[in-house]
Amino acid sequence: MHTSQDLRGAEAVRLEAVSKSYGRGSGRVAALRGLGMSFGHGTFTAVMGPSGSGKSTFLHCAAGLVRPSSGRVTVGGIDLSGLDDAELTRLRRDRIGFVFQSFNLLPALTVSQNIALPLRLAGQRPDEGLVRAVVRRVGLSERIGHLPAQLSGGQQQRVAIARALVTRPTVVFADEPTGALDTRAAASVLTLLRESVDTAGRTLVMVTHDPVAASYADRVVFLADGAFAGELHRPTADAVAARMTRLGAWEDEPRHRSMPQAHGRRS
Ligand SMILES: Nc1ncnc2c1ncn2[C@@H]1O[C@H](COP(=O)(O)OP(=O)(O)OP(=O)(O)O)[C@@H](O)[C@H]1O
Repeated sequence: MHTSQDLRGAEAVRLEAVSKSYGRGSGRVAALRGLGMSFGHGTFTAVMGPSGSGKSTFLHCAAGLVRPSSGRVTVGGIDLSGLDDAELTRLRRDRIGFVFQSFNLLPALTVSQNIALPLRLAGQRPDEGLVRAVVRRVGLSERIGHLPAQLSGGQQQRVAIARALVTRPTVVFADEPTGALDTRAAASVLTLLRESVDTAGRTLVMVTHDPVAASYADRVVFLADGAFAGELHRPTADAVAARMTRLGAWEDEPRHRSMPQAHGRRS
């Protein structure tokens, strides 16, 4: 088993020999094969790999949305395999934040209501001061009463990030959070994600296809054929793109054939 260790800080998430297969018999697909990985508290990791390498399956197993066929996942030291479905749902609600490519905001709720939703679902009365502070932190104070349809894509994603952070989760999983955004909006979203790690000490795991997005992370972990295929610390977009090229990632994706430009890169 290959193990990618992040040695800074204690572990927020750990996968040990995680395998996941779909289907049966001749239709069986091994999406993850004995994956071992850990993610330290207060770190930002990007997960990359060619199409079909297992990134989504990894994210779903690590977030307790899908149960592995074998192996172990722990979040904040809690072994997910020991939890029944109700306990798993509670753990996801209390300890895990999600950010999706398509924002997934509730259209009938305002910015502040969307952000407060996880607190309400947890049975808490949202502290208005806290919600306002979170809205301010994501730069949307003037939009606090707006509906999602009245916001740009980048603004909607900032609301989704605020919603993921408001419960102070152990880890936030982001699945292609900039996939639907233009370069400028993507840069503001990535800067916000970076700040949530640097100033609020959150732990972030982000699946992305974009080497520029990955360059905002502390570390990039590569998957190939459902297994660990290397990592880069303090990645640059060019180094990430070169590694992806070696993994054959762009062969079916003409839009990725050129090397990334330096826009949006962190210094
Ligand atoms: N529900 C499913 N049933 C059967 N096979 C599946 C299912 N989900 C994923 N797979 C297969 O598992 C493998 C890994 O898929 P996964 O979606 O995790 O890869 P990925 O790296 O996220 O791909 P992409 O970058 O294209 O989104 C693929 O071969 C895929 O076809």
